[in-house]
Amino acid sequence: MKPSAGPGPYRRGVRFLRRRWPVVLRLVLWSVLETGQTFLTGYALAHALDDGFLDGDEAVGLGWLGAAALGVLIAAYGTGQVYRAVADLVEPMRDSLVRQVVGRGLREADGAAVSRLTQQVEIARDTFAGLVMVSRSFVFTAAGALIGLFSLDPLLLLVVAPPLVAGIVLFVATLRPLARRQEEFLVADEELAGQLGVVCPGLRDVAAAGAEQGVAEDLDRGVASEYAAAGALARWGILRTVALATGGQLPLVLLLATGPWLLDNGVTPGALVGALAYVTQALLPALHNLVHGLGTSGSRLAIVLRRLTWDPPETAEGSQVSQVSQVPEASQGESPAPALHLSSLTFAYGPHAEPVLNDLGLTLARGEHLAVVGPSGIGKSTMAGIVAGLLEPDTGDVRVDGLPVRGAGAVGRRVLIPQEAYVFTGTLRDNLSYLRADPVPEREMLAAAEAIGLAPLVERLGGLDAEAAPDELSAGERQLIALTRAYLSYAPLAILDEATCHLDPVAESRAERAFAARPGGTLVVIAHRISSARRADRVLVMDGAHALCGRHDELLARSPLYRDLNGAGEWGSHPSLALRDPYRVDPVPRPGLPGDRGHVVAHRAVGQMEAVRDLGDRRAAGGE
Ligand SMILES: Nc1ncnc2c1ncn2[C@@H]1O[C@H](COP(=O)(O)OP(=O)(O)OP(=O)(O)O)[C@@H](O)[C@H]1O
Repeated sequence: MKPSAGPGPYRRGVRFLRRRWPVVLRLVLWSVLETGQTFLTGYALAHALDDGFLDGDEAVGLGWLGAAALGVLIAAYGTGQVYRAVADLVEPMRDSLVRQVVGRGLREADGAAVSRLTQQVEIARDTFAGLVMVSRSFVFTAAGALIGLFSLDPLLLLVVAPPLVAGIVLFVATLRPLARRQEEFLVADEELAGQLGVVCPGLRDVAAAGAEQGVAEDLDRGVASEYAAAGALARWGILRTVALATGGQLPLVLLLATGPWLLDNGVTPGALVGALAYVTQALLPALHNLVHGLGTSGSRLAIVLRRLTWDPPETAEGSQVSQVSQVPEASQGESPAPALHLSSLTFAYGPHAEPVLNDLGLTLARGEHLAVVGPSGIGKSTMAGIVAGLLEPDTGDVRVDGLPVRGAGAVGRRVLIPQEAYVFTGTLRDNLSYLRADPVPEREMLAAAEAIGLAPLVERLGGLDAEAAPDELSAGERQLIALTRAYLSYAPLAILDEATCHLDPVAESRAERAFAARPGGTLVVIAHRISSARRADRVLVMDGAHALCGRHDELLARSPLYRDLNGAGEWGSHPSLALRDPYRVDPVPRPGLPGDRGHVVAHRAVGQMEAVRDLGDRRAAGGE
């Protein structure tokens, strides 16, 4: 987010106050009463003692105390007027901020942003009012106390003023660095809250996709940076406590320590008690309020004002003021960015591990259908995890609709359906609408079920409001539910990571074709059967030494592995091989790896066993 070219909040604030000088003057005049009351706090007490109680004249003593009490009453009236003046100062500021915010919201047609920003305006208004009260109170209280000390005896001022000034100087010196630390802390806090806002509602999916570790690592990073920011803030906060102790408590200690010397030098006992009253009743609380009020609220106000008065970012990416819309824009209209762009992706499962992906580049247009094929263990699921943003590549970039896949902008733009379909105990309706924040019309749900091939199960269970008990469903039925749920989501990019492996070839074909036909929908299928590849617009053949991307017939001509796989019908296990840019055919020498043909043959056996097991599953469930 970039600031607009206008002046910063401090300069705007000064300009704002200058334009409202009559109100400021009224505020000052009413605040003078506060000075008078503070002055009387010590002065009346000193004279009540010296001229009254210590002199044996209780009436005079009580008279001075009465004068002090009267001062309190008058000051209370003044405080009431001060609040009015503060309101006259603060409300125009609020109105002006609301005008800006609503104007911006109307320009961007973002109602949510208006609501959020007007809440921030309220925070700004309250904080500003608090700041005016606290700083004004400190100035007039300190003036009253210092004048009072001087009137009682200049020696008292000599003891109190130096530590007070030192404390104020130290406090002022901490203002800027502390404001910076506070802003860093707030940013870290917001980033963590943003991460949690994305992760928490999606916990079921995180568990379903087995992405707990990656998500936890991400959150750990967010927690660590907030922890570091909080530590830095706390360290600077110590200086603030030192400032308070120097300016507020040290004068008290000095008054007590120098008490005998002061009395020997002509300070009366009443004046000493009056000075103690000034320090404990006036200066210390006023300084305390200033340090805590101006210190914390001042930085908060500066941050809120900066945000409120900044112009919104030019691009959708990284926007802090507008939330990601529920229906990603890309699904609603044309965007020049490709649906998926991978550039120079490299990924290894550890610093010393062989890379699973190596310099992979690929671009998918909107609506394109890609099948990813290759032997087991070659990195297909790893690639799916990276494309879905669950894994972070060591180098390279993944963009969905032109947005970084792990950024907030890409949330809701892709959906990953893993092999282990996740179905939770609840109604079918709950399960199917899980990825939609808006209510899904029944007709749409039934149409999706029909398209994917879930309709017979819906019927058998007794409709959308029937309970889906995960352990009473076959693996294939669970996959159909997960597929229909993803189909109903607004995500334009669907990634099927062997998500149809428990379906028979006909059911698999139906589900894949339904996804491929979604308007504006882009499909990446980690293929379980070669028939998936035949249906795709393009096929990425991952085999480490020769990774190729092309149309089915092109690959048949160019890739021996692809020809073998076409003969096999199922995949099997394969040693880990590096993946290269699919548009280049650069061999990556890997000593000691078995030849491609050997393991492809081994795969056929494993694949056949899996097919038999699937059939058993379906028969047991009575599905076929
Ligand atoms: N969490 C992990 N930690 C370490 N290594 C991993 C991890 N997950 C996968 N691997 C390794 O990375 C390589 C690629 O695994 P991946 O699951 O991406 O392959 P695949 O092509 O999808 O295999 P399959 O077809 O059997 O699902 C394999 O060698 C695997 O052992």
